[in-house]
Amino acid sequence: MKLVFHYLGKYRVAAIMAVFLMLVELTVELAQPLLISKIIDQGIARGDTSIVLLWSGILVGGSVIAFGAGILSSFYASHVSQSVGYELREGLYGKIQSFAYAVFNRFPTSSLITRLTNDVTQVQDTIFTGLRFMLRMPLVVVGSVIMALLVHVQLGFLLLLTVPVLVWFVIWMVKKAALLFSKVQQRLDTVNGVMQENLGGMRLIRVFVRRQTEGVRFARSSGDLMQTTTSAMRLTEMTQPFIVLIMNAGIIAVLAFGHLEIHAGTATTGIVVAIVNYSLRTSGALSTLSMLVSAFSRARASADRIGAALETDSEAESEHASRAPEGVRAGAVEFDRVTFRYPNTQAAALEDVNFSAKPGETVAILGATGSGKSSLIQLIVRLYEENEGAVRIDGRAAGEWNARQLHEAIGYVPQEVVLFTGTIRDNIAWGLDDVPMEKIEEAARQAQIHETIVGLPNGYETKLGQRGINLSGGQKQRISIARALVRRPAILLLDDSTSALDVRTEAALLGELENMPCTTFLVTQKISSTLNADLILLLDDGRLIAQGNHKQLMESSSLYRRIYASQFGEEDSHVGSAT
Ligand SMILES: Nc1ncnc2c1ncn2[C@@H]1O[C@H](COP(=O)(O)OP(=O)(O)OP(=O)(O)O)[C@@H](O)[C@H]1O
Repeated sequence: MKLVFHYLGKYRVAAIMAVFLMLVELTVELAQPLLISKIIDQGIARGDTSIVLLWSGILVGGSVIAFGAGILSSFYASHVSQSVGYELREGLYGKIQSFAYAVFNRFPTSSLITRLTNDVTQVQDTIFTGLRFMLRMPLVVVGSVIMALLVHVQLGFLLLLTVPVLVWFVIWMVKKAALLFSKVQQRLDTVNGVMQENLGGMRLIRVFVRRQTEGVRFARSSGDLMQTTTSAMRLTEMTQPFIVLIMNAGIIAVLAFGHLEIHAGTATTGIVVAIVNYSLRTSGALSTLSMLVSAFSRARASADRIGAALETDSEAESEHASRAPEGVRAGAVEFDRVTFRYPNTQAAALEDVNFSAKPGETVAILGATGSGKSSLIQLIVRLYEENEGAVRIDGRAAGEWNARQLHEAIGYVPQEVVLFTGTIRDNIAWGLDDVPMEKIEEAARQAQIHETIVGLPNGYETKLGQRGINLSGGQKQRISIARALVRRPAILLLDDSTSALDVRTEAALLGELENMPCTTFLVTQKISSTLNADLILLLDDGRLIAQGNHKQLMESSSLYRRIYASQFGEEDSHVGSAT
């Protein structure tokens, strides 16, 4: 909540205006029953038309003022709420962008989307209703009771008696509803998660004939959401009839006692009507208040969730981060007894890994699935940090480089290709300003995709769908490689990025890479891609069990020989010493 007030503070003038204008509206509202009682007692009862006209004129004038004040107050309140919503979304988005990569293990994407959309909207809407009604409703209750007591002490006292019962009930209900609504929010997260997985994996769902199963999974999570929401809504909807019931009992008491008072000559019809009017306003205000308070507790849960994301540490820049203007140049990479565990896991993904790659070398990383190949790459690009040992780049601990310099020097092609909505040209030049067309074409040529691109009707201006669905897997991989190459990186990291390429295209690409001055790390399952590498790292279950060039590994590693034999056939095992 502190957070919401912090953002609200920026719009305090508009917020104060909204509240002030609401108070004008409230004053007129509280005066209305009194004016009506005057019209009845001094005008209608005495047959005095001029009094009726006078008070009616005042009533109408007041209503017009209240109307104008109400509209202006809404205008200010919506300005404040929309602006705070906008700032919260911006702040949250910026924060998520700055998260250390490991944090994404803690916040699933679906939950971040719920925070950015639903939670922010919840807070935003509640700020609006808060400014318009939150202060107004308790004031209507207190003001009505005071006015009723002023109009007639004994009859006003009856109204005073009913209020604590109703307030107690509202508090009880709101507490219960708050619990239920926080469950609603969790269920919404689950629905969003299932939906996201389903939409992302639509093709797989069809091919694996999982439509029905996934449909059931979605229906289940959606049903859970419906049930929890229904329980919460039932509870809140019970409130209004209950308040009306108690208030009706109060009004009957007012009418019964009012009747006696009128007979005794200590009250008038107008007074009784005014008290009934104040009672109706009180019950109306209390039932609105109960809805507002439960909306508040929902918004509070949302604000807490937004706050939790906003308070998460951003990617820390090491204190020793380099201020050197030249940045990473040569591209030497050294792992010195590196051990790494993913957050919240016990087993090490990499254990005691030691190797050194000289500038310009090609390093092939080979190993079974789950052996730690991607983990090693992610340590170089600093998506994660090692737990023990040191990763050194150009002789300096990786944490000592400033993140921007490091990322400018690294071309990273992740295992899962990500293309953005936009043209092919935008996708290759992504993240760089004003890249000349020749450079884009050169990178595309090196990535073996230029010919394909110019063959498309719109060439480099071809628009890609949300995830580049109009290209083949291998074409997407090559565009993603061109994106890394156009940056002329000192270190190039290809995480299984040639898996969808045919042998000829892959060989041509590897040939291009050999001529480049960068240090290249190539994660691969194919031994054919390792033959010309300067250094091959053979990983097995997180351990670096062998390293050297092809010839050396053929001599020193039985696992390497076995992999070689399985891919090339036993009889060829003497072939291919390309070093
Ligand atoms: N985000 C993560 N959180 C926890 N554990 C992870 C995470 N990512 C990978 N792991 C685990 O770390 C180990 C190494 O995974 P890694 O992705 O580095 O293997 P890999 O050799 O690249 O596999 P593949 O060839 O299948 O991509 C595996 O046991 C994997 O389960």
